[in-house]
Amino acid sequence: MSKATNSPQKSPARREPAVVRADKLQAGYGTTAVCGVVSFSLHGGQAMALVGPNGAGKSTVVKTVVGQLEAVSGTTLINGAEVDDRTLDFRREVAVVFDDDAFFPALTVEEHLAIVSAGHGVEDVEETISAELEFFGLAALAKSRPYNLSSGQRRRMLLASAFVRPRSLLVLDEPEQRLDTAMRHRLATRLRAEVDAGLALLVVTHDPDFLSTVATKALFIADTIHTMTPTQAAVAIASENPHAD
Ligand SMILES: Nc1ncnc2c1ncn2[C@@H]1O[C@H](COP(=O)(O)OP(=O)(O)OP(=O)(O)O)[C@@H](O)[C@H]1O
Repeated sequence: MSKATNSPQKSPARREPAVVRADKLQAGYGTTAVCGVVSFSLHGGQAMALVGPNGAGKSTVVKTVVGQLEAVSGTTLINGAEVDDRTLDFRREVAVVFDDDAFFPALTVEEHLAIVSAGHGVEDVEETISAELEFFGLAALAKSRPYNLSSGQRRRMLLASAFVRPRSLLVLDEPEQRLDTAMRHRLATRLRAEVDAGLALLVVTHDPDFLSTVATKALFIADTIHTMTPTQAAVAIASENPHAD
């Protein structure tokens, strides 16, 4: 079996199945919908931002798209197949960062990254980890355990875990949370470069600058779903909390 690299895979031609195709997807809990019905397709080389106010249903939608929540109704296909996050294909292709508490307290930062990287068959685990520790500003903290990190440093570790493994679809829920401005900017620039190289990115964000750098299209999530350009979406979220700090 050939070993994987940790780079995003080449963009599929547009005639190939979309990386994500959501068809009349109703996200919610049990039989209760949280927002309007969502339909979209996302190809390699595209980044879709989901925007909208707190509680609108963005996280619920992305969790439903990747099969962590059952849909109230409708379907999602990833790379043409029904979503099943237990399959090897799904786990090989789809990298997800949602949960701030998704770490093992006893393992160091570099051990976390090594498990993820080796578990996905990456050939040059040490080199890959070292590059990501550097990128995320964690090199000096490689031997630290999660509870000895700041919340922003833990966030960096979780984000780094998505970059030490192969991925053709990356799903991030508010990746900007707790990152300082410089790290947000570095991450946004890198994500956009990976999208331009063929990655499909689905990202929930409240940060207009992050969105403007990263997104190629956007959905405004509310009781009714609106398709937006990145510029329209950035304006919409910039006015979400006009009195916030
Ligand atoms: N486990 C759950 N069971 C039932 N309802 C839930 C659950 N989790 C969230 N909700 C509700 O679903 C709605 C949508 O929540 P969701 O987290 O998807 O919103 P969001 O748009 O991501 O918000 P935010 O911007 O604050 O992160 C909210 O009204 C929330 O209270």
